[in-house]
Amino acid sequence: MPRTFNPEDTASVKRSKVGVWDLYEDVGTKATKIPMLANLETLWESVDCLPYVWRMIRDISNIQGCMTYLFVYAVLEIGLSLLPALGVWYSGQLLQVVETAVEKRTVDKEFLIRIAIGRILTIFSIRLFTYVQEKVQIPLNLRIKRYYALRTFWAMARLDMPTFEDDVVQQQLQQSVSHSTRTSIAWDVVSTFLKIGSSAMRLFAQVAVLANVLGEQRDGSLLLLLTFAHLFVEWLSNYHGMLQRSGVWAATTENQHYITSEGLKRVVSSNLYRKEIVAMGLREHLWHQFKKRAERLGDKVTDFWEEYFNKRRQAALFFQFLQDPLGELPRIIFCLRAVQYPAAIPMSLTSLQLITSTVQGFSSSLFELVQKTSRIAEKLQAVRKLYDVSAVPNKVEDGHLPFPENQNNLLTGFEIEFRKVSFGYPGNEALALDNVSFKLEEGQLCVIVGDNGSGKSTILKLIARLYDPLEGQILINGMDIRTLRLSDLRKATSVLFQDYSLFPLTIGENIGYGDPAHAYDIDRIREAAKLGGCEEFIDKLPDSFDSYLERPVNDIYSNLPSGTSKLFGRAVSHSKIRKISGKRAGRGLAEGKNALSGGQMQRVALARTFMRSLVAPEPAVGLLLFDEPSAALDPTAEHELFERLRELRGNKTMIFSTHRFGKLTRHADMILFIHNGVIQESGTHETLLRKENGEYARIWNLQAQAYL
Ligand SMILES: Nc1ncnc2c1ncn2[C@@H]1O[C@H](COP(=O)(O)OP(=O)(O)OP(=O)(O)O)[C@@H](O)[C@H]1O
Repeated sequence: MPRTFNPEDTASVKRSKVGVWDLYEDVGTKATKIPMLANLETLWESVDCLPYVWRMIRDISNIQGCMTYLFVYAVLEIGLSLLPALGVWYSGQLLQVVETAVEKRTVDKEFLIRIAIGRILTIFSIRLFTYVQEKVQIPLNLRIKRYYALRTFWAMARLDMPTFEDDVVQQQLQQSVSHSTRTSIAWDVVSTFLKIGSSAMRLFAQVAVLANVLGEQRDGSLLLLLTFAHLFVEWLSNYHGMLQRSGVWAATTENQHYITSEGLKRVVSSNLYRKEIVAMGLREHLWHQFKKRAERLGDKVTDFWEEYFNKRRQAALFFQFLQDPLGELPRIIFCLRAVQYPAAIPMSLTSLQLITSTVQGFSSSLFELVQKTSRIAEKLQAVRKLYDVSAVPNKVEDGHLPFPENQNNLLTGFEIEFRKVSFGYPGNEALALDNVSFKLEEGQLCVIVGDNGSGKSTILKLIARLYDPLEGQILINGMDIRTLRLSDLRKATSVLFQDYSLFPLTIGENIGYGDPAHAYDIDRIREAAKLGGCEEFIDKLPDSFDSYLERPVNDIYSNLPSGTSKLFGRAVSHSKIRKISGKRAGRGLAEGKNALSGGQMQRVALARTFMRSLVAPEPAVGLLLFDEPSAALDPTAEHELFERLRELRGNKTMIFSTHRFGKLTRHADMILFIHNGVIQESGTHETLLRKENGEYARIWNLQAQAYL
């Protein structure tokens, strides 16, 4: 049984304050604070990630050309880890030459030249290896990145609604995507492991050679020890692991002043709220509110990590007290020894020189090693997440029966039946549909009416099988919807959601994606646009069907301080660059600045559904679902739309959800009147109007009166 973190359990969870935050730490899972040991603990926990690493290595080696590149990269890394030690060995040899020269007053010139050449070659080789390694790394990184980008794309694309909306899955998705666009998690892990191996090897080889060379020297060991002590303190002052919070913990805040001030900050900084700020005359009010909150918060730390960084800075300063004197010690000892043994000065001088130059060099290797090792567990977990995310099972399980069994059904429409269906959205305890039953015959036109939040859209979402009912059964042509092959069901259905979204792609693609098999067939796209009533205004756009609603890629401008309008006397403006790229951008939909009006966007969305349902020459769709398709349309457009739909639908089954009575309900074979997730009345317009005390009749009369 995995241990659950329960902040209310005061026996195992410690509560403390960090600024405005309440921190809850699970005492039982707290790792030791001893440096490295804590890492070992988490490393041990991550051992079960190793099969994933093995799988990753296999996958990478299967990418075309990667095996060779990886081999070359690894060989160079090994070379780079050993060459510095060779450098130390040559330095040691030089030291011996100096020693002999001091003692015997002779120099073996040939030996000296050989050593000098060796030393130079070593330095040159290090540069050369690094250069080649960088070259090899470029294609290697690119190929690995591409492979995993494809994998992750599919891992995300394949998820259904309830799975994608799940918080745990969302978190998994975020963690499986590299935060850097320049590298991938996989390459990061592989290169980290290689670097850890090579750093360890480099340090080991250097220390071994250094100890060997200095072993014979007077005070060599002492100098070595002191220099390492200096290094150790330097490492401590930079080691952040000790201060990090280990184990399981979580922080939350109830500080109303902080929460409101964060909300206010968002209000003034985002485009979304500017209309209201200006029209409601809110700026002074917002300013006073923000000021008041800031005063109430006073000196309280609001950034959770600030406390950690403060502590880190203090610890670093403390160790620096020790670090500086220790750094001087070898030189002081050398001076004292020089007084004691004047004859040995040159020798000790070279030892000192050798130690300081070498130790400085590998101090960075040591840091790299410690830093990288402390992140092994994290890297192992990252690989696991990378692979786990492609294995997340969809909550809406696929069926196995082909659909429709008889292709003629695409012409005659489907029969739809709800049998005692209840449904609640994940995370929402209230039922959106409660014991709903109804039956639609093949080819009928059904209109669902009801007030806001009554469950109209939910019925359509269940028919499209975005979610499965909690209880009851949905039958299509007499077959349980769960048994039907999902891809077939979706091909045979066309849906327009009330909260539809247009993709950040061109308008042509937005319409074309309604029928993936003909997504780039411009004749069909035009035909669909004509039916949706958007062809005319699209043609007036600068790039017609190639216009972007929202351009997914931004241009990159020269890195000048903002506001630079002149440079070396020449005017600077970037405004022409976009025209060069051809496709003109609309303004960002996401920022609430619509290049198209709400009605125009709805027409594009309608065209997208028509692409699939009405434009295809051969019947492909037997069921059309429309959720408030005319909400943003003007009365003429709405009238035309309904007329066109009635004319073109043939005998397909069609279901609408709407607030507006009359326009469609008069033609409906079946009206479902729904309230609070329960179907209260059903029948045709005439039968419902005749019903005594009927709610449908009451609202119909209310709406009719408005026009009298
Ligand atoms: N994604 C969701 N997560 C949680 N609850 C939801 C979600 N979508 C809808 N609900 C809830 O389900 C209920 C029914 O919503 P539904 O969208 O079906 O209503 P509707 O009749 O289409 O309303 P409207 O006319 O306003 O579009 C509402 O109470 C709503 O709060």
